[in-house]
Amino acid sequence: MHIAITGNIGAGKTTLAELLAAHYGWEVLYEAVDGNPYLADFYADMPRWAFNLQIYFLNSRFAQMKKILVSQQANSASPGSQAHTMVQDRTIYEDASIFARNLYQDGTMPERDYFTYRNLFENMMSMVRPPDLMIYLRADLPKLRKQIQKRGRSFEQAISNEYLGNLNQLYEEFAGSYNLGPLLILDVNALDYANKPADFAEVIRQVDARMSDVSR
Ligand SMILES: Nc1ncnc2c1ncn2[C@@H]1O[C@H](COP(=O)(O)OP(=O)(O)OP(=O)(O)O)[C@@H](O)[C@H]1O
Repeated sequence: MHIAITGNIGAGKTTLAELLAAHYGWEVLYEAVDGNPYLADFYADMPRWAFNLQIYFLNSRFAQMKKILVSQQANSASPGSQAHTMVQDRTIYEDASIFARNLYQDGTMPERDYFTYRNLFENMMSMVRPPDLMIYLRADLPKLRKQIQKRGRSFEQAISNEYLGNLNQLYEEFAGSYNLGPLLILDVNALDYANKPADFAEVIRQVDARMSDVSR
């Protein structure tokens, strides 16, 4: 199975992916931050590096989708064996519908670059299957800010409220119109699953409920 976690910068996707993986015995597919050759430059000069960064993320996310597809094919080739589940920390859909779109809409990415990007994305989409379950972590700006600060990556500290707020708006639109499969929305403003076992138990309860729908 393929489980995906979606949500804004600092929403807590990586932490949740790791907790779920430990609980269910899943494999985590991480977002490439360490070793990302563009991310720090992008935050320092967005117009210069927007297209480069989007192509980098699109390619790395597509590579993950290929890995998931190969695993799903192996699972269906040996139906008796234990199914391998992967949990993905952010999806290819967010790159296009949220990050790249935002950069185009706010004038950071020129139209021709955005159109080239979209054409590449649409081509890739013909090879991509949506996740069996999408988990959206909804968080308001103060919560995101707090977590970005706590994580302390120097290049993320200058992210503006406007950038974060625009992304949040697009995330809400994305979640509101998502129709590619089951979607579980977790309001993480009120949840501290990293530190409170009762909150994590509540997340598990909700994931279990959705997973039983999915596997039915
Ligand atoms: N398509 C994209 N365009 C621009 N920036 C991106 C894109 N995808 C990811 N990023 C940035 O890369 C970094 C990813 O960091 P990380 O994997 O820790 O995720 P995060 O979004 O901060 O998640 P979380 O705190 O929820 O785990 C963030 O600064 C994020 O905004």
